[in-house]
Amino acid sequence: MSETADKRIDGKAVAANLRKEIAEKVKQRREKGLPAPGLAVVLVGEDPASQVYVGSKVRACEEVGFLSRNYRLDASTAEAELLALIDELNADPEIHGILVQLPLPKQIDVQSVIERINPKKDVDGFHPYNLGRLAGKAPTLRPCTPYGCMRLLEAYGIDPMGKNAVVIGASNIVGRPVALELLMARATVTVCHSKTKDLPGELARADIVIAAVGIPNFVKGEWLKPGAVVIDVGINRLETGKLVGDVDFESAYEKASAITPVPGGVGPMTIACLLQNTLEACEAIENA
Ligand SMILES: Nc1nc2c(c(=O)[nH]1)N[C@@H](CN(C=O)c1ccc(C(=O)N[C@@H](CCC(=O)O)C(=O)O)cc1)CN2
Repeated sequence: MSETADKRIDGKAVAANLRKEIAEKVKQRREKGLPAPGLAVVLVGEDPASQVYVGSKVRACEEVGFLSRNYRLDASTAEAELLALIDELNADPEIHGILVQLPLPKQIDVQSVIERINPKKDVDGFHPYNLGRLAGKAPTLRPCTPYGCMRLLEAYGIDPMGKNAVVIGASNIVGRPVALELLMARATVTVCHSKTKDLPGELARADIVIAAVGIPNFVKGEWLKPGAVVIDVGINRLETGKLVGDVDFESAYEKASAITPVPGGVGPMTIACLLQNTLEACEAIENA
């Protein structure tokens, strides 16, 4: 690995700054007698990774002074029961944001759940209303991981305008919305997926690469254009317990001008952007 300047994009530090700003805004709200923003965190089942993420979200809420309410439902919960809880939370004036941790057990239709959340409280930004606003260049609540990627680029002075950006992965949570974000920032965007014929050929022209494919160490340094900016959204736990991204970090580090590590890259930004969305949802509901 090169011994010159560190090319790592420090998501932990950028997220900590954002959380600090949010905590300050919450303090100012409290001084004015305004209520704390409230987030409901719903976990269905016992998926170990989801338990970790939900725990981090609840701790982050406490740290910035939000109200957080946790709902842990059994893995066998029927869809109707979850929808009834969402109806209750939609009507609850103390709750400004509703987060249902994904993935959900098989008996529950994810889209029905997402669409049941009041779009004004959809702090994950997954509701068709919020995705439509993003597609129309007038974003309201923005999906947290894509928003986190954009804030990382901004924090490091990387402007996507006029750049070739290649997104690997076309999921609803990351690939598609991050492509919309990059397009809004006026990049030329290519979305690659499992049927893409020549991924190395696409990457050879990419100034910015967003990897969200869910395969450990999938993207090799030799595929990258020299000087590319690499944002690794993947979080894969190997059998050894080691956490790695979708990018082979060692080889990519040599080629890239800037790269996010895993852990400590995009992950902490996902949580910080969730807090940002909850604060924005709270303010929008108050001002409606
Ligand atoms: N309702 C949602 N479900 C899921 C989302 C989401 O945005 N909304 N995204 C992912 C998981 N996720 C958030 O929920 C998430 C993943 C990873 C991290 C994170 O901070 N990772 C750390 C490492 C943590 C570890 O040790 O395991 C890092 O990268 O440094 C935060 C949030 C799927 N579900």
